[in-house]
Amino acid sequence: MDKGTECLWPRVTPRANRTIMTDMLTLRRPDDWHLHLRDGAMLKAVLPETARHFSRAIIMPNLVPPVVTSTDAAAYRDRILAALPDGMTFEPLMTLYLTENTDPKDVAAAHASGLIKAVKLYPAGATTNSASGVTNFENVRAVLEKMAEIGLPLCVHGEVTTHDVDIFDREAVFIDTVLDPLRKSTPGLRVVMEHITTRQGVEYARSGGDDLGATITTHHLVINRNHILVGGIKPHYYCLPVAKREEHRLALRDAATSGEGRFFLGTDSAPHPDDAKESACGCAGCFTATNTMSILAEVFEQDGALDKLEAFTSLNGPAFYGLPANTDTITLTKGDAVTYPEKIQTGEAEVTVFDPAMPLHWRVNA
Ligand SMILES: NC(=O)N[C@@H](CC(=O)O)C(=O)O
Ligand SMILES: [Zn+2]
Ligand SMILES: [Zn+2]
Repeated sequence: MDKGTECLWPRVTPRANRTIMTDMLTLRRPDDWHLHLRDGAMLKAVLPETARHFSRAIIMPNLVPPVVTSTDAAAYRDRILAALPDGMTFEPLMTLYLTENTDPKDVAAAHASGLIKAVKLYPAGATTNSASGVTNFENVRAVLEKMAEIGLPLCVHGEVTTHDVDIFDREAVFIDTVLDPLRKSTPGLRVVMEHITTRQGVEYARSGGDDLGATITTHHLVINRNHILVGGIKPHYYCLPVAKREEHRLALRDAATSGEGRFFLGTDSAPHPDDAKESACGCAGCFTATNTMSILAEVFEQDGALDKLEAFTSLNGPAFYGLPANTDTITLTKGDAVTYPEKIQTGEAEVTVFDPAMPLHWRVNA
């Protein structure tokens, strides 16, 4: 079937005054502030896709069962490092999955030892493997207060899960009814709004101070909801939060390319076996680790903002997390269309690489 996407791409008008005329770009090595590596054969297959270009990543804890305690996180970190191919370097920045039984003392000890860099909040039922997430926020109050005290960020999947709220409104409603009250009742809590997908998400992030950041994915800069639905359902464009209307994609592009310190890259690269996505009940997640840097360079160039790419991929994230930026660099060169594998083999299954449905011209010479 024709993928039916070509006609959907908006015409690009570069902001001419900001366009750099160049065919070579050297950036501090990027980091990924929101990544799913999974476990076992999948971990082994996808880790090199990230480690090839990225130095560090915030590792999402939504395994089955989830990474809940510091013991779980230390063991998962060891499995990630063991899966790293010889000759590659990569630093996993671990997180704990917040449950209503999370022990504030365990969180504080894991932070003090340097093992974890954040705690992840999934509202129960909001997304893939979130069944152990939080239902009653009063039950996590002591953990949140401890985190505010020690300066440990809370990464938030920001969607309500109530069935009467339309799926396209779930992020905006979460901001008003959950996130804003939560921040007001926990002064000093540092929060990262993960994978924002709406104009409201951008505006709320901009309304905060140094205690509020937001990650933006690669795919939400490229697709809107038409790409998922027009001309046939495209399961590989389905993720959560689901892509919204074009006005929201444009707000995300404006935020990512602005250079503002509060916005940084979190790819949310989320591999699933093809048969789990190409199903009558396909699961949520786009796998972008392989071609993210080429896509981002194309996007930033289209917006005349190549000079802001390094801030988004390599500077703003470390600054928010209080870590040094990487000292080594990657270089991208512009040329004929870049090729990359359409699928990654995991041994047990195949994972489809996100298709930006546009030619990419920036190659990473890692
Ligand atoms: N983004 C997704 O659509 N899926 C993620 C979970 C998440 O980040 O919400 C996954 O783990 O597959
Ligand atoms: Zn999420
Ligand atoms: Zn995610």
